[in-house]
Amino acid sequence: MSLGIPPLFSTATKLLKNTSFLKNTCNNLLGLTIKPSFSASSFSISGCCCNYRNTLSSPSTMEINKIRGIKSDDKYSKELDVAVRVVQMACSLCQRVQESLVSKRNEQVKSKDDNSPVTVADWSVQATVSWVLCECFGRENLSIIAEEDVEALSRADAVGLLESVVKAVNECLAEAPKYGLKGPNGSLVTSEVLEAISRCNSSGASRGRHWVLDPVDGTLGFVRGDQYAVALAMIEDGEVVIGVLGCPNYPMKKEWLKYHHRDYQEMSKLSPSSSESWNKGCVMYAKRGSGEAWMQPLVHQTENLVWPNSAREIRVSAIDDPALATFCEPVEKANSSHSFTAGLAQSVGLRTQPLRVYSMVKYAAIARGDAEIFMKFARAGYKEKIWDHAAGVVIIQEAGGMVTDAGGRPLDFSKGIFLEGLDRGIIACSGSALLDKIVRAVDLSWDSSNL
Ligand SMILES: Nc1ncnc2c1ncn2[C@@H]1O[C@H](COP(=O)(O)OS(=O)(=O)O)[C@@H](OP(=O)(O)O)[C@H]1O
Ligand SMILES: [Mg+2]
Ligand SMILES: [Mg+2]
Ligand SMILES: [Mg+2]
Repeated sequence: MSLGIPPLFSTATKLLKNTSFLKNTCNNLLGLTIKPSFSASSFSISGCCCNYRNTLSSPSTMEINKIRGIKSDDKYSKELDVAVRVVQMACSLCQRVQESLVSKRNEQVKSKDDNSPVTVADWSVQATVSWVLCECFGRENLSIIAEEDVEALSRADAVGLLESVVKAVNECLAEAPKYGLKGPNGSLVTSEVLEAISRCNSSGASRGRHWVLDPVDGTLGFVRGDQYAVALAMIEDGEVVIGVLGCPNYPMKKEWLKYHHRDYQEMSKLSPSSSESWNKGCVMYAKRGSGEAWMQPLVHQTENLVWPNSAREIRVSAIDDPALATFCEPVEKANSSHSFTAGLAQSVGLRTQPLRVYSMVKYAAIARGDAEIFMKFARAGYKEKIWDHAAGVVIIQEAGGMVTDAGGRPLDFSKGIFLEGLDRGIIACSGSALLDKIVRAVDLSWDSSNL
């Protein structure tokens, strides 16, 4: 299908560009593979390590951006562009590590002080993202808040583990040019990798710019060969302004979700035309205030890369009847009370079984319309960390959904590492009707809960 835009149509669409009717009409007319706003092909950035290629700078691409009211110098475009590219790289790293973990079940999984797991992938992604952000935005004043530190990695008994991390980081950074980013001139040495990890030790602040990274969210899912996410966000003056979620095992199409990602034979029946059309994972992203959220397939290292590859807009579900809605929650009872949410589900009239999924893939499922509700009620005393939520929140909001605490108030990302002042739990919904019902139901049942 040609993407050329007749001039009259173009003028009319500019006048009406903010109406959702028009947006949908344009999307339908143009097909679903419209490039995202920050498309690197239509501009170049000076003073940045990004090595943008002019692979798709056809007039129609520019025209599409104009129709959608997007200027190539939009605020945060460069940050979002780099973030999507580095998350793509990180997903590829994770896939390599997960395959080796699942096949060998080796000793490269460690337990942290709170008994939660950490792997080669967690440290390696953190080092890689940190290195790329430093190269692209300069290390002066660069604030990164991330989950991992180097303590366990620097112990005498962790020499083998550290070697694996250094190797994974260098393999990943060597791929940077394939993602339009500049890699290091030579391999990073161990001290540089450790430095890149430990540089992400900012504790944030209510003012200024802070990158927020969960290198592997849902590490338990990751080590079990299941769902996990790479989550990168940027906060400015206490607000999440960009969010990127890499979901390497979350297929582009909902109907593929029911097949476990290792059921390759089953998947190929659905997608007979090969790996090119079969997309096992995806990356979702959004920019605050754009009113849009996007999804693109994972780029695999073996593919012939044409960047930026196709992306399509995602929206939350239109379902507002609880009887038809699906809710998702953490897999582990220890992370969220299943009995409390079961009571809530019953009282608001949810009928389907909960979709229990590891990681921020739950946020991705809401943003993409695969489910309508996400609830998390951690045990009393547990303080939610911003890296477990920041990227998912902005993606859901820009896709048309809502995320609040159980009192119906927005989450506060301005107080450093923790979501301070969080009222009881977190609720994300595709719309206000469902959210209001759940908030009311929490109030009614809270006092009789054990939380
Ligand atoms: N006790 C407790 N209560 C609540 N939350 C906790 C708790 N312990 C850990 N965490 C954080 O939960 C993150 C994983 O959340 P999930 O939704 O993936 O949970 S689950 O594995 O599906 O049960 C997990 O993120 P990762 O460590 O990145 O995997 C933790 O930050
Ligand atoms: Mg963890
Ligand atoms: Mg996490
Ligand atoms: Mg993590």
